Amino acid sequence: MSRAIGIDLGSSSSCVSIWRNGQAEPVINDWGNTVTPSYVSFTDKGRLFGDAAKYRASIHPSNTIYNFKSLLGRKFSDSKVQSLISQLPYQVVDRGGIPSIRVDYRGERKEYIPQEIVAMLLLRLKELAELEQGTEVSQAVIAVPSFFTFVQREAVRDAAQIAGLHTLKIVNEATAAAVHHLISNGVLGQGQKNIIVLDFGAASLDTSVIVMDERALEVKATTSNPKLGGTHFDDVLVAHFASMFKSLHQKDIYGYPRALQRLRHACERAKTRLSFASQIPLEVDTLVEGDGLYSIMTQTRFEDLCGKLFEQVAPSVERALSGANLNPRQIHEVVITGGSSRIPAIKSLVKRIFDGKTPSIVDPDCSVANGAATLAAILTSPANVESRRFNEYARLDIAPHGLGVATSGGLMTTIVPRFAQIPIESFVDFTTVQDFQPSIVIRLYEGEHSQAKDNLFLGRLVLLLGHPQPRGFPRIRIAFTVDSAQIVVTANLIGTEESTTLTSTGGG
Ligand SMILES: Nc1ncnc2c1ncn2[C@@H]1O[C@H](COP(=O)(O)OP(=O)(O)OP(=O)(O)O)[C@@H](O)[C@H]1O
Repeated sequence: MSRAIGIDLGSSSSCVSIWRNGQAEPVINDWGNTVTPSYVSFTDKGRLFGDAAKYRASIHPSNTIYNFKSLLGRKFSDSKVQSLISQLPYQVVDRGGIPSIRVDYRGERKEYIPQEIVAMLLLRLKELAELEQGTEVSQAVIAVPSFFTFVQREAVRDAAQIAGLHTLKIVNEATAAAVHHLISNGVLGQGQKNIIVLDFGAASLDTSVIVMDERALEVKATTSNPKLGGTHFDDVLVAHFASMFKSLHQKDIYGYPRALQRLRHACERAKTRLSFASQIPLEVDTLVEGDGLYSIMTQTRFEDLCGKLFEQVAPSVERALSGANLNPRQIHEVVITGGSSRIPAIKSLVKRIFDGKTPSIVDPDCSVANGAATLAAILTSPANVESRRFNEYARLDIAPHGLGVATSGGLMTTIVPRFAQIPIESFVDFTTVQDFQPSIVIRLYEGEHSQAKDNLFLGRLVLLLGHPQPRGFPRIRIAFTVDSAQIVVTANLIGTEESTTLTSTGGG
C-alpha cells in the first residue's frame, strides 16, 4: 500500500508528517527529533543527513551542504545566487548556467545540481516516513515559501521525482499551517472569519491571508519577505561578535570558514536560548589561532541589534493585508508559527500590529508539515465525504506572482495578476508595431516589475503571421491557462489556424 506524506522543505530544517488515526503527526527521526536539519554532508564512507551532517559543518565546511533551497530553480548568474555563494563555505560552480555544488565524495570529486541535493534530503524524509508507518510512500504534498516562482516550484517537483515521490500538490508554507490550524481545531465553516497566518521561518517571513465563511475558504494573498528570517538574526549576532573578536585579537573571522561556521552555530544557539532567558553566555574556545571568544548577550541587547529587522514585520504584514484588501482591524484571528515565532519580541510586535490581539501560536516546528500531510490525506481519498466537502469549500491556490509578456518599450503587460485564484484562464489581444512583420516573438515573464527584463524570464513563443500586413492589422491573442501544476501559454493569430503553445510545469 502506498500512503501520501506531507513535507515542510525548510531552509534550515525540514519536517515530514504522516496521516494516522484521523490526524496529522510528525515523524520522529533517528535523533529523536521531529525536525531534521536541511543539511547533507559528504564523506569518504557515505552521506550523512540532518543532525549528523550539521554536526560536521564546522569540521568539514567544504563538504557539508546547507542553504541549498535558496539555489533551487535559479540561474548561476542570479544576483541572489552570487551573493549567497560569497557566504557559503562550500563550492558552487557554473554548470551550463545552473549552479552546481562541488564536493569530495568517497574519494572522488562530484558535482550535484540543487535538485539532486534536495532529492537526497527528500529521500531521507520519505524513508523516515516509510519506517514509521511500515508501508511504501510514493506521493507527497510539499510546502514551499510563497515567494517561490513557478520555476522554483517546478524544481521542487523535479527533486521529488528524483527521490521517487510524485508531488500531489505544492502548497505555500503559511497556507499549509493555516489548513492544519483550521482543521485540527474544527473551525472550518463556522461563520465569517478573516485569518492571517505569519510563518517566521529561517529564511523568510511567509504570510497568508485567508477569508472564510459558511460557503467557502479562500486564500486572498500570500506574501514573503525573504530578508526576514532566523538566519538574518544569526547574521546580526555573527557580525556583532566578529567585530568584537577583531577589536580584541585583530583577526577577521570572515577569513576563516571553519571559525565562521563555529561562531554561526554558537550564535544560533545563543539566539534560541535567549527566547527563554534574559541573558546567556557565549563561549567558543580556540576560534582562530588559539584565540577564543567569551562574552554574554542579553535579550535587550539582542533586540537592539535586530531592531532594523524587527521593523520590517509591520510593512510585511501591511503588504499581505493590502493584497487581500483588508486592514488589521478586519482580522479576526492572527496565527503565528515557524521557529522564529518563539522570539518574545516578535510575539509582542505582532500583538501591537493587531491592536493588542493575542496571536494564536501553533506548533512552530511541525504545523506546516502537518498541514501538508492533511492535504495529502484529502487528495488521496477523493471519494471520502469530508475530502469532497473540503475540496469544494477551499480555494487554496493563488498565483504567487503576476504572469505576462513584454510589450513595446520592454514594458511588462500582466495577463494573470498576482494573487489571482488558480486554476485560471486569461487572455489579452495584441497587434504588431512594425509593417509587414512575418512573425512575432513573445517573451513570457513572471513578476511584478514594470520593466519586463527585471522579472523572471519564463520562455518565448514565435508566432508566424501568415501573409504580411501593415502594423496594427494582425490580431494576436495571448492566453494563459494556469493551474496548480502547470502554465500553458498559447498565442493565436485571430481568425486563422496559426497558433503556438508553450507549456511549463510548476505549481501554485
Ligand atoms: N527558541 C527559538 N528562538 C528563536 N529562534 C528559534 C528558536 N527555535 C528555532 N529558531 C529559529 O527558527 C528558524 C527555523 O524555523 P523553521 O524551522 O520554521 O524554518 P525553516 O522551515 O527551516 O525555514 P523557511 O521556512 O524559512 O524555509 C531557525 O532560524 C532557528 O534558529
